[in-house]
Amino acid sequence: MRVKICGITNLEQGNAIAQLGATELGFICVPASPRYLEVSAIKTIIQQLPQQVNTIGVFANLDLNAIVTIVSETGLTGVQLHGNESPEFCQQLRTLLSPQVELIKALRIKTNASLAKVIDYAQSVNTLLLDAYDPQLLGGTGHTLNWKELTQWTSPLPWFLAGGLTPDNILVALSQLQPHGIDLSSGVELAPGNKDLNKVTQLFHQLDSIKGKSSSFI
Ligand SMILES: O=C(O)c1ccccc1NCC(=O)[C@H](O)[C@H](O)COP(=O)(O)O
Repeated sequence: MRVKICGITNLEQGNAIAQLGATELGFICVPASPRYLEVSAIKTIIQQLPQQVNTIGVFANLDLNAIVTIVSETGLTGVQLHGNESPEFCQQLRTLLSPQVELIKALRIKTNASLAKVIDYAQSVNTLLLDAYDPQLLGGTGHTLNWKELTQWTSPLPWFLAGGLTPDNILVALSQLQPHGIDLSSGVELAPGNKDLNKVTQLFHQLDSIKGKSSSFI
């Protein structure tokens, strides 16, 4: 299963988290976020990370050309769109990005109606990410989704489960759902942008404890 740790702000923590087993590190390119990182800093970190770890830039409502420029300047391996980007916007971005760059659409699920909209993105992105809704914050909210309701849902694409996941609740979430990946930020932090390596270690211990047991995704 893919494990994305989001909101990396420095090389030491990025390296340590990659060593612990993260498959993706997320970098927040949204200036309003306390986890925001300048493009030049992202580039410097990516150049020194092990090659096997994927590096995902998280954007919200930024224009197409700016995203493409940041990807080419930094060497990000993926783009996560976390704002109100339409399926048409995603389609356009898909054609502008190299095919090797993964395009992930994050959807903040407020009601079942938000879940119904997911299908609109099936042709325009590679991967989906379901996150919790908050009226003020776009992401990193620490709120969980209603996992029980999600059991009724079938994804048209590979997907990440996000929203309020922690080392303490991850096994409960994965006992109900079989996402292709999980995404954590505030649940493994000491403070916004400062990851708690003990919590990241605990997370991987929890995941190890169910490896090979419950489903083919883990
Ligand atoms: O994390 C942020 O500060 C952020 C700000 C603006 C847009 C997206 C943001 N985060 C996106 C992520 O992928 C987070 O990992 C996701 O929202 C889950 O966060 P959490 O509930 O804290 O685990």
